[in-house]
Amino acid sequence: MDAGMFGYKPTIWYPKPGSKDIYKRLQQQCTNMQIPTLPSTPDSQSLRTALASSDVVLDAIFGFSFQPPVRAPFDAALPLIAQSGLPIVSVDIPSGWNVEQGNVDGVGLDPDVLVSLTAPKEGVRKFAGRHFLGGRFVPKSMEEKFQLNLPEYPGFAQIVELPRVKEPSDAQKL
Ligand SMILES: NC(=O)C1=CN([C@@H]2O[C@H](COP(=O)(O)OP(=O)(O)OC[C@H]3O[C@@H](n4cnc5c(N)ncnc54)[C@H](O)[C@@H]3O)[C@@H](O)[C@H]2O)[C@@H](O)CC1
Repeated sequence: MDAGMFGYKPTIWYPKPGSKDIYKRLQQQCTNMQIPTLPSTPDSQSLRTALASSDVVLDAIFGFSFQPPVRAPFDAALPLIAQSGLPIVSVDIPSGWNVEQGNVDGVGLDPDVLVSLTAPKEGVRKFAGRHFLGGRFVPKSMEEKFQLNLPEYPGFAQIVELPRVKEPSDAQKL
């Protein structure tokens, strides 16, 4: 939704609409902001067509509860997105990655940019792309309790870029 407000022209691929009220309300907000949702087609054709006229993919398909194997329609979608050659920005955890162990199943996307929320997850320690953190809302007490060792946010910023991992052995020390 924010992407639409900041002047981008996002298109949503949302093949399995959630039945909970919150998902319906979020989708209604997108409709109100004239952000189109692609029609759901069995063969992911609408996704294929949209990828051909897009500049970047914002990946928010699977979250930290993802478990393989990848079922339809996402089993076809992940390779389509990967093969599109478009830059990928993943939200919180790249889709298909195990939250603790990373892309151990080999089915995950390989994003250029990751935007972790609250705190980076264990499984992305070796993520070597650009890595941002958005979690300025985390209270100090929680940070200390879980020894999160969070970075400082500059000024009024809601996100901060984390140092890049240069070598596989140089795992993120957060
Ligand atoms: N759930 C949450 O509290 C949060 C989710 N966030 C992000 O929001 C996005 C969606 O997260 P969710 O937690 O809703 O994601 P889930 O992984 O729970 O589910 C997303 C969709 O994928 C389907 N799905 C799950 N596992 C599948 C499998 N193995 N094969 C095929 N389909 C499968 C589900 O039925 C659902 O339609 C992710 O980018 C995630 O990182 C973050 O913004 C942080 C908070």
